[in-house]
Amino acid sequence: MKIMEFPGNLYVVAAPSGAGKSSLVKALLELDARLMVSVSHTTRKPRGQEQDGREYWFIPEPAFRAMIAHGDFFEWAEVHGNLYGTSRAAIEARLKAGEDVVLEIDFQGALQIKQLFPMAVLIFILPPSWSELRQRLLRRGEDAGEVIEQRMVNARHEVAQARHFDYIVVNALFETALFDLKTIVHAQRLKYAAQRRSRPAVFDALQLS
Ligand SMILES: Nc1nc2c(ncn2[C@@H]2O[C@H](COP(=O)(O)OP(=O)(O)O)[C@@H](O)[C@H]2O)c(=O)[nH]1
Ligand SMILES: Nc1ncnc2c1ncn2[C@@H]1O[C@H](COP(=O)(O)OP(=O)(O)O)[C@@H](O)[C@H]1O
Repeated sequence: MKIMEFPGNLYVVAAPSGAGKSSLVKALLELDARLMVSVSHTTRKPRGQEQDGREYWFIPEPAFRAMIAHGDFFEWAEVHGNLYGTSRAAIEARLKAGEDVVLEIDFQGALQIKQLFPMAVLIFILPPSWSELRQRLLRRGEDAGEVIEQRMVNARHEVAQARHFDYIVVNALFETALFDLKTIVHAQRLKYAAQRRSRPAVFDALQLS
């Protein structure tokens, strides 16, 4: 089966660090039992509450490089000085089984995925302002001061890529942004259902070809 023919939908969510991507995707998953998030591999060290296999698969750089050499990744990128990648194993089987998958990855990975899988829906989350982005990074309290400053510098470059995405969601009020995300996921499901073999049961009931 070619990747274009996978019956599951693929959603890719990117954002500058601190914009609220992880919080929004977590809330979206709680509302939508058909969505699964893909667990990426990274060479970054785990933060306080993070667990191996839950937020990420935390692996040393030589192991990550070996996976690249074996062609194990759909995409990978260096972000804020660490390596991150989406393994084929993490998403291929699910998409083939008709499950919808969300990737929480950076813009470089998102653009690689769009090349491989043009039906992927690319969503970029923007913070309402630079000062609010800094506040959120500070409030989260997980990163050292110089790490936050590096992320603020990188954020300028990252948001410039938003124009290559299919949708932009501004995360000012959390509930509004969550509603926007839900709407995008729902609308894309309805759109793709009409284009694919995995069509809603009503198509058969109405004998639509
Ligand atoms: N290309 C790519 N980027 C990823 C992947 N997993 C995570 N990222 C991105 O790496 C960046 C840093 O993530 P993380 O260290 O968790 O920090 P956070 O964004 O501040 O929570 C974010 O932009 C993530 O979306 C992946 O598998 N591939
Ligand atoms: N709409 C919002 N208003 C205020 N704070 C928010 C909002 N969305 C997320 N946050 C907070 O901002 C911080 C960064 O969010 P997080 O989801 O970790 O971002 P990301 O995954 O994009 O790095 C967290 O402390 C989170 O609770």
